[in-house]
Amino acid sequence: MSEPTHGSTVEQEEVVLKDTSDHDEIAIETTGPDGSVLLEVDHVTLRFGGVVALNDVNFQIRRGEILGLIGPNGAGKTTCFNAMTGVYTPTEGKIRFKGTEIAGTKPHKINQLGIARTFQNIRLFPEMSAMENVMVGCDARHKTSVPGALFRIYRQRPKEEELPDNGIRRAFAKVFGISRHTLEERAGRRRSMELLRFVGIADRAHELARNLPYGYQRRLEIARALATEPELICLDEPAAGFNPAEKEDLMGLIRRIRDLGHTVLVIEHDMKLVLGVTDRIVVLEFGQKIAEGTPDEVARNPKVIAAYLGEPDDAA
Ligand SMILES: Nc1ncnc2c1ncn2[C@@H]1O[C@H](COP(=O)(O)OP(=O)(O)OP(=O)(O)O)[C@@H](O)[C@H]1O
Repeated sequence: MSEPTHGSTVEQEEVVLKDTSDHDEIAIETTGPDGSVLLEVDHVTLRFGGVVALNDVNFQIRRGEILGLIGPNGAGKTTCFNAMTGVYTPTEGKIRFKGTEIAGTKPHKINQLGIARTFQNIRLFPEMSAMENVMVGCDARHKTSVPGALFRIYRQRPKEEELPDNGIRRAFAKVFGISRHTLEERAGRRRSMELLRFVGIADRAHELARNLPYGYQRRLEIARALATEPELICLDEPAAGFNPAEKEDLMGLIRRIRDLGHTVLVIEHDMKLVLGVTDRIVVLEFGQKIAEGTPDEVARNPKVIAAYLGEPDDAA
């Protein structure tokens, strides 16, 4: 993809610093009731040559929950994310999303089905503005094909508020309609700004991603993932590099993401954050699930304590 330079494709818009909206425009519709199974990791084993990164792992993600995936370094958390998002195909076992087998499906198809992710190492389009980065996510949802967009093939009757102000263009749009591509692009722009507001970085919407402070870049990655309207969003170490105040803010943001209708899966090393924000936690160690339960249950589980603190030395 060619990377447009700053402000080349996006009109400058009024930036609203204060978040006063109720986010109706970015809430999503879910495909089932809270608590129903959204994703199933069913006896998944994944080997890299001799390394068993995941060993017969089983768990479910339920709609409307914030699920934590934790474990010591090398436990298999990222591999599990990668298997769920199409980067790796499990050696054995199945992964079902909304009841459909997705193991081995290409990442962009999985995204279209409704799973989005952020990365441990931020991956933005550095030469695009924050707004353009989010619009890329919105574009993934558009129905219009490239020829349809080029030749403005599909025209729709616009709503009153979508009509241009200019008299002649307004009259033309009333008679001939407005191309679906134009309407989708405008909606994408509105939605992108709303998402930037939602994650708290609308004040720098038109700055190049590479010039944004680290905390803004992390939030921008989340906004871009949300733009694809995923029913499941997977956050890979979202608090990495954050100070305590930023971590506190992030916990609020994760809860608000869930309140929009998304189900959230989060990998995170910071135990205070994980225990404070999740509804349930799955714990991996050496590629195996060693515990699953509420934050309280997991924090009291002797296997989990041993995994994090090391086994007590019986011989001593
Ligand atoms: N592409 C790969 N090729 C070979 N081995 C790999 C590959 N990816 C991961 N592994 C190995 O699989 C195991 C699990 O790694 P993984 O990155 O999933 O752990 P993790 O729990 O995410 O760790 P961390 O918290 O350090 O990110 C490790 O032993 C790792 O070295």
